[in-house]
Amino acid sequence: MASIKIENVQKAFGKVVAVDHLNLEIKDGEFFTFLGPSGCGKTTTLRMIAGFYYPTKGVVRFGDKDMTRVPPEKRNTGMVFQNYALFPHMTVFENVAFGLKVRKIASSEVKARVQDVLRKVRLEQYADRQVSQLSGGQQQRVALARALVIEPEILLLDEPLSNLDAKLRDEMRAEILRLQKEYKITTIYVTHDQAEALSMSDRIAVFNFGVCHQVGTPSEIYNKPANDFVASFIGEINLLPVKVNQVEDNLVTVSAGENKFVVHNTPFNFNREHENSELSLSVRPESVKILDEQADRPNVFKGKVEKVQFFGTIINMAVRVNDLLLEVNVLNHVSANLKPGADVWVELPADQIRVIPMLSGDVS
Ligand SMILES: Nc1ncnc2c1ncn2[C@@H]1O[C@H](COP(=O)(O)OP(=O)(O)OP(=O)(O)O)[C@@H](O)[C@H]1O
Repeated sequence: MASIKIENVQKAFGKVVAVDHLNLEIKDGEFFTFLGPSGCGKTTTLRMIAGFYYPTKGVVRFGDKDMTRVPPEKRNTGMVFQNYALFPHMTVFENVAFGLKVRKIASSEVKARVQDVLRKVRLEQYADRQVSQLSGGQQQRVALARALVIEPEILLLDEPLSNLDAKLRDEMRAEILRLQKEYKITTIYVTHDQAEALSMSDRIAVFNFGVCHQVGTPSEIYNKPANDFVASFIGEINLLPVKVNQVEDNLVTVSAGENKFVVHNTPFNFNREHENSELSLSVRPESVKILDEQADRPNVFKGKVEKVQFFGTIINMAVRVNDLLLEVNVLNHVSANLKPGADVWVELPADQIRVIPMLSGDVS
């Protein structure tokens, strides 16, 4: 196993800065995900860890060892590519054995290790098959076996499930996690799929335009997004541009048009100097409450239901509050009888609202 440190790394291709000012620390045995939209620098970062690219600036370490300019074959990393990059004319056994033969390992040991890893990925019956005769999921397992057979310290997975259908993807997610736990191997997983990132990872780094915006556990990233890009990239969210009106001890009043909201100050540490600054108020649709009657508390507003969509477990509504349109998700049994046109009271609980920096233009 190995920890990885990325210290102030930049990678430029001519004038294109693919990754900038990147600092990350990935712990021994961690399942760490790079998440972000297409072109945000995930693969470039992974390739700098694998050694396929060298950084323009900065340092990459495994443990305390400087690996910045060490070639890929001397790094002891195993990589699974998006398109698997298997040798189609070879059998499963030959594909998996390839890396060991290159390393000039004795054929008896090659045989034992390949058989062992094929058992672990549940492909022992397929050793003699041509890979071109395998299903997508089976090819994915061969790619995993080929990466794991060299007993790498670090496993690098670049969008490994993107070519599989939804059901197979679910199965392979579980399979990858099982193998990762069994091998206790430091793993970096690249994806643009937020559900995949949230459900699989110990921690996630969220990228956009070559910059890492936040590193955290899935629940930190979902519940405490660092800015409006992270908030909107992960899950559904209401984002309202607001102005800070007043900062008083632990309470902050912000306004969006004629609507005033009160939020707890503890997570933000606002002071009087923040008054008048422009930020983004974020609240998840499932955090907005529909009340049975008016309540004499802050953040309770009269609204009108404009749209109702039934999704089985949840009902999604669009509720107009003055000039704002709020997305609200309620559990099926809670408000099953609400119809478009209904008058309702909605509450945005103060402890569920976050006021975060607004990165205009960055939000996808
Ligand atoms: N070899 C290269 N030469 C020039 N530009 C490159 C090269 N590789 C990547 N880039 C650019 O660097 C940026 C980051 O690319 P990268 O492949 O790391 O993104 P990504 O997040 O992995 O995207 P995707 O999910 O589409 O694979 C993009 O603007 C891309 O066009």
